[in-house]
Amino acid sequence: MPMDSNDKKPSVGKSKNLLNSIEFAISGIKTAYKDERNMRIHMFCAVLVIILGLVLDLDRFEWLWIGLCIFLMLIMEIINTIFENVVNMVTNHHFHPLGKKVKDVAAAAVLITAIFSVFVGALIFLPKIYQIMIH
Ligand SMILES: Nc1ncnc2c1ncn2[C@@H]1O[C@H](COP(=O)(O)OP(=O)(O)OP(=O)(O)O)[C@@H](O)[C@H]1O
Repeated sequence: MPMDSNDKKPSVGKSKNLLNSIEFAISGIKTAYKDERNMRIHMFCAVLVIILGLVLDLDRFEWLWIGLCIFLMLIMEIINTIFENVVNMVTNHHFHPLGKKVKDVAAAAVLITAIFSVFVGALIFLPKIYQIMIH
């Protein structure tokens, strides 16, 4: 195990207050954006979908579905990133069958969410685009 309790690393404790916790959470969002290419792709797609939604004038119910998909995608990518990093930390980048299992299953959660999001997006956007094209 790479985690040696005797090595000279800074010790960590509990965050002192709510503001500290929010600060760490924002730092986590920045890290996910900076380090994860897929996270940047998801955020870029989310911006495109929001622009398309504004152009096609979605109603409240449609925005709820689109919002759900955007947040599910971002949350799944964050959870996937957590598992990737934990596996890398525990295995120190060496092959381990359980490491493979954890990473593959975490990636499956992202893929399933992406399929669901594409399905919802198609259901909402395609009829509107079709209407514009035939008029
Ligand atoms: N320590 C490990 N032990 C066993 N298999 C691993 C290990 N690390 C990675 N793998 C295998 O390689 C695949 C790719 O790993 P990687 O860490 O690049 O994740 P990724 O899904 O490609 O990352 P990202 O989502 O950032 O593109 C994993 O899905 C897994 O099958």
